[in-house]
Order: sequence, then C-alpha cells, then structure tokens
Amino acid sequence: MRLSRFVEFGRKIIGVGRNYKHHAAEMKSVVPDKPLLFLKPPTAFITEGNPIKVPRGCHELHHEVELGVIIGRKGKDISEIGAMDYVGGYTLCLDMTARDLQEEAKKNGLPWTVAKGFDTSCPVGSFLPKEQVADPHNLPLWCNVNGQMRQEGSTADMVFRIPTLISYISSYFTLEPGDVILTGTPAGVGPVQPGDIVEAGLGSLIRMSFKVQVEEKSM
Ligand SMILES: O=C([O-])CC(=O)C(=O)O
Ligand SMILES: [Mg+2]
Repeated sequence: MRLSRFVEFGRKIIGVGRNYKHHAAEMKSVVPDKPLLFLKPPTAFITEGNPIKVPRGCHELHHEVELGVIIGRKGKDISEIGAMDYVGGYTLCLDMTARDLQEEAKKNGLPWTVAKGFDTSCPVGSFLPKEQVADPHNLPLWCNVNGQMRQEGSTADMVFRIPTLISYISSYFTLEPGDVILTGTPAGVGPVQPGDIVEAGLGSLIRMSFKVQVEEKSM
C-alpha cells in the first residue's frame, strides 16, 4: 500500500506525552509508568505551505518536535515482538500545544482535547518509507524559531520505544493504515507568536518550515 499521501487517509493521530525525561522535568511532571496517551482529530494535520493558526483564547502556543510513526497495517493487540511489522514509515511532526489551555485543564483535572487537537495542531513533513530509516531509535530531532535553536534531541532518549508504544496503544485502539503516533517531544519546548517561522528537522531526512498566524473567523 502506498502511504505517501498518508495525510489524506484522514486517520487517527495518537499522541504520547512525557516520553522524554527532560521534557517531563521541564513540565514539572514525572515520566509515567505506562504511556500517557491523547488524541488529535485528523483535521489537526497540515502540510508545508499552510500556516499554524493560534487557536482562539490561547496566549501561549508551544512547539513540540516529534518523530511520527505511520502505521501501515491494521492491527489490534499487537505484540511487542511483531510490532515493527505494523510500521509503514515515519514522518516529522510538530505537536503544537496550547500550553495555557492545557495548564488550565490539568489544574481542573479535565481533558487536553482543545489544547492538543485544535485545527492546524499537527504540522507534518514528508512520508519516509520505513526502508529509508535504518534505526528509528537513533534520529536527531531539532526545532528552531526564527532561526534560533530551541530543541535539539534524539529519538534514542525515548522512554517507551516504538514497539512498546504500538503494543500498548493497540490494546485499546485498533491501529489502521495512515494512523500516526506522535512519540513525544524532547526538552526545549517554548512559545511561538503570530509571524514566527517554526523550522524543524529529522536528521538529514526531513526539514520543514511553517509560519504562525492568528486564527481568523471563517464564514
Ligand atoms: O504536552 C505535553 O507536555 C505532553 C506531550 O505532548 C509530550 O511530552 O510530547
Ligand atoms: Mg507532545
């Protein structure tokens, strides 16, 4: 199956939170004892050429650069041993997060749905077939804003690695071709403003850039 236009499948986006210990620490959180999951709707996806829009009521929008794992086969209750067979490929993602709305939700014990899932909250890069990625657990990740480096990390530092994530996630959600798992962000997250340019990279494999804009009311 060709997944090169995976965005158009309109599948699930499953986010994993606090999967890098330095990011968990900068959020004054601890690494959870099992993967912390959230969902974004498919309307969160944008590709290069489209702007990131600051959602209404958000005054602190953060970038989070992450490796995206793209599912290539349908599966449920997948074992860790066989999990990599379900990977179709990889991409680079920005898990854009309305940090102020998330903090408010956390304080009140409420879900992160709006903070994580608003329109344009998941900018993605090109599709990399898995054959082009020798070791997904050894990829440099970086993100800069207006040319200033903000995040530099490596997928080597993930707490829960890809097979564990696929196995755990598929025990609750049937995984389908075109679903994307956001594997968590390394440290260095921070705010962006309208007019900023957010640039991110996955080693030498993907480089992408997005402009930040205010959300305008559609008719
Ligand atoms: O919002 C957060 O801090 C959780 C998250 O997505 C991550 O760790 O990548
Ligand atoms: Mg994240």
